[in-house]
Amino acid sequence: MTSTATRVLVLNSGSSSVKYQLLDMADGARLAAGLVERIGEDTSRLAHTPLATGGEKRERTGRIADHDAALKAVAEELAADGLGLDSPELAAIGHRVVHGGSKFTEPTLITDEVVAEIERLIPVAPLHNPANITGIRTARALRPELPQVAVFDTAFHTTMPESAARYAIDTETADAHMVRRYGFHGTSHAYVSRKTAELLGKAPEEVNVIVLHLGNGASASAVRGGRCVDTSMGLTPLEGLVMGTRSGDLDPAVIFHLARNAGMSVDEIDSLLNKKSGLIGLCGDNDMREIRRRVDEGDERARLAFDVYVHRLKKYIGAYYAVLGTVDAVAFTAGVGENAAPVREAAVAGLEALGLAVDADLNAVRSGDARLISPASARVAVAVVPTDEELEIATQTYALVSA
Ligand SMILES: Nc1ncnc2c1ncn2[C@@H]1O[C@H](COP(=O)(O)OP(=O)(O)O)[C@@H](O)[C@H]1O
Ligand SMILES: CC(=O)OP(=O)(O)O
Ligand SMILES: [Mg+2]
Repeated sequence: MTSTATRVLVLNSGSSSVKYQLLDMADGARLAAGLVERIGEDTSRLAHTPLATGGEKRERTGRIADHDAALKAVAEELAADGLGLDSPELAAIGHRVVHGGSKFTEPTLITDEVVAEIERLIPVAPLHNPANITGIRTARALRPELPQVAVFDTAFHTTMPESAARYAIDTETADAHMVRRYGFHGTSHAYVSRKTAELLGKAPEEVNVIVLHLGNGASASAVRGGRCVDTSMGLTPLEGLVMGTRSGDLDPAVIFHLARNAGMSVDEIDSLLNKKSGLIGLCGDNDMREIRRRVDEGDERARLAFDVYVHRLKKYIGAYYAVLGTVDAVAFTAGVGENAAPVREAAVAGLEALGLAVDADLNAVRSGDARLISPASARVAVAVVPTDEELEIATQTYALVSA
């Protein structure tokens, strides 16, 4: 690698979308960012923002058949700005990989063996890993000699003790089928817990933090001295908090009941719990903005959806408080956590005995900066800490290839 190669392209390939950012790690500048959505449909859309040139956002609409075509379109958009994948300034490509199982505890340079291992994990991540693998294959085909790095959602959680990671089921069955808690959104939990320590003026080793990542997918984690000790997502990103379209926790017997008595197949139940549950299942909307608008108009179903969402969140705050023993901060992050003041207020309401409170004026502030929203007198800090998974992936990727 030459000393001029300081740029990292970050690819986050989802089941029907690809999000990307090009960053220059010499100064942290964001040179380009974009999104391809509805891949495989007739209404695919690519939106590309050439941040380096300050140019207008460009859009392409119309069918983009698959992830391979999507990445090629992204490469063309970057090339049009003089930032193509053939640029000598590109140091590496960093890929978000959702499931790294127990094997991948750190960012990993991608080889054929690594791709095979990520493929082996498809049974425990059927919605996510196939898209990640396609992203990796296409990017490697476009720039075969360029270092490419996999950054795993699960990696930050591999420090969990066995008591938190084990499900209480037959050990042989669990081990034979890789059944255990892995946890996801790890780059966000790592980044946000570190930034929260910074906000408190402390080193990560000195603080215990509960991180609440509330996006479309949502997860909580308990972080002791910079290391994850528990997290709410499990074998897959279905467990834990109520999400936009996912149920989160429920009695596993709900599945047997629906299979035996509602005549539903396993695939139908999978789709019900992952795509038609959570907020959308409860009230028909998964966007918290729309739900709050309906609540303010007196809509009962939206109110109940909001209350179920907040109740679950509060239970996890209490649970992780108990797991940690002492808590220095509770940090809200991702789309809902960063923007929905009513969610933050309701989640912490009534927890004064735990030293938790939100100051109404501070909570109402809208800002892109990390900030405290608890009163100065509070024993436990409550914070809003914007996440930046792309920056974290780029940082970890660059650290590996420039070492
Ligand atoms: N101003 C806002 N008020 C309330 N919720 C918001 C606001 N802006 C975004 N959100 C919520 O954030 C969610 C998306 O979060 P995000 O972290 O971008 O998700 P993901 O990366 O998982 O797709 C949206 O579904 C929406 O409910
Ligand atoms: C793992 C996961 O839930 O990811 P996302 O929030 O991007 O759906
Ligand atoms: Mg996100």
